[in-house]
Amino acid sequence: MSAYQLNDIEVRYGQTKALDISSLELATNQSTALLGENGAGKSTLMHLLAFIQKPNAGQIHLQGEAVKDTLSSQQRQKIGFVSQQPYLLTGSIRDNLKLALKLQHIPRHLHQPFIDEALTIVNLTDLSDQDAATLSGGELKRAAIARAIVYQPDILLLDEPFSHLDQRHIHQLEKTIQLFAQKSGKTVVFSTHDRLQAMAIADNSVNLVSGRVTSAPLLNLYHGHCHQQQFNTGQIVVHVAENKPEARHIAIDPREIIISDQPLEHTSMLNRFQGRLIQIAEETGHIRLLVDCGERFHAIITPTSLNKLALQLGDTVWLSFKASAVSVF
Ligand SMILES: Nc1ncnc2c1ncn2[C@@H]1O[C@H](COP(=O)(O)OP(=O)(O)OP(=O)(O)O)[C@@H](O)[C@H]1O
Repeated sequence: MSAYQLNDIEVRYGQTKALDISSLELATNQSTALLGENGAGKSTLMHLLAFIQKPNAGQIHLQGEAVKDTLSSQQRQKIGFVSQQPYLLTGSIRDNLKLALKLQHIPRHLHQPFIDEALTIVNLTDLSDQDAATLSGGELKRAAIARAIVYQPDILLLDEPFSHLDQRHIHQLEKTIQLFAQKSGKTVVFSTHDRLQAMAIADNSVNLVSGRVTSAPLLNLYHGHCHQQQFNTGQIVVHVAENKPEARHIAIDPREIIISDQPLEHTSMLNRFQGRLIQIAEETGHIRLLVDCGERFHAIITPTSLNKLALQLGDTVWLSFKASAVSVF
């Protein structure tokens, strides 16, 4: 059974369509990362999953059951949600956790062990009696996570949970997410801008672009207009294989981009740009290059290719890719 099944979802704010999702399934026992640029719709989707916002159209099934208007208290107990900018009520962290347990109708004898467990997970046992109003940004975030997990929900929703955390607590939360999702019947959904972090800890990811779910990679994502198989980003013109006048985005898989130190001769690749190499980074056994050609392109090459090309930061390089390597949507 899936944790969520969304169908024909639309969310509008005035004239703006913030979400337009025909179908999305989030499986149980998985951690899913929601990825997307600022304004892509991640928080809006999180709010739908937490049932604190209703879509303008569409249907959401929670653990196989269609949710109509409001959640039953049993269903509410299944979900723990931490918003992007959480707030705690006046009183200590412990008071906040107690209140969450009361609101979720958790039997009183379980309060103490549940609170102790949640505080240990987020490493806040020593601060449990501190007034919530005096917590630092990172402590507040961790306290809010404790409040979401204290009643042991099946589903944990975390909107940008890593912001404000230092390296030690980022690492700790990454572990918490992984351990939570491994427990029987549990599900985690978290949003992040960090694609590498998502790849490292999540079982899968949902890529959002302007409110729509896409399978296109979120690297090399550009916005603009398409006219006669040419996509104009305002900075460069990219040849595409499809004529889609309504399309507003393109994305190019970084592995489809050929890097050379001279313009490639005798190639059928329609897209060729000259640029300056501005970043060289190692990524899971490969090398990721960032090249500024008016738009910034990421390209992935092997360490052997990097050595052969003897590339250095600041070098002028050529990028070539086929029109068919461009996803247009
Ligand atoms: N209450 C609102 N009224 C009007 N527009 C809104 C409202 N909430 C969100 N939006 C718009 O909807 C779109 C999606 O916003 P959302 O907050 O879901 O994006 P996001 O992916 O979470 O962004 P970020 O990474 O910046 O947090 C944006 O264009 C945003 O400006």
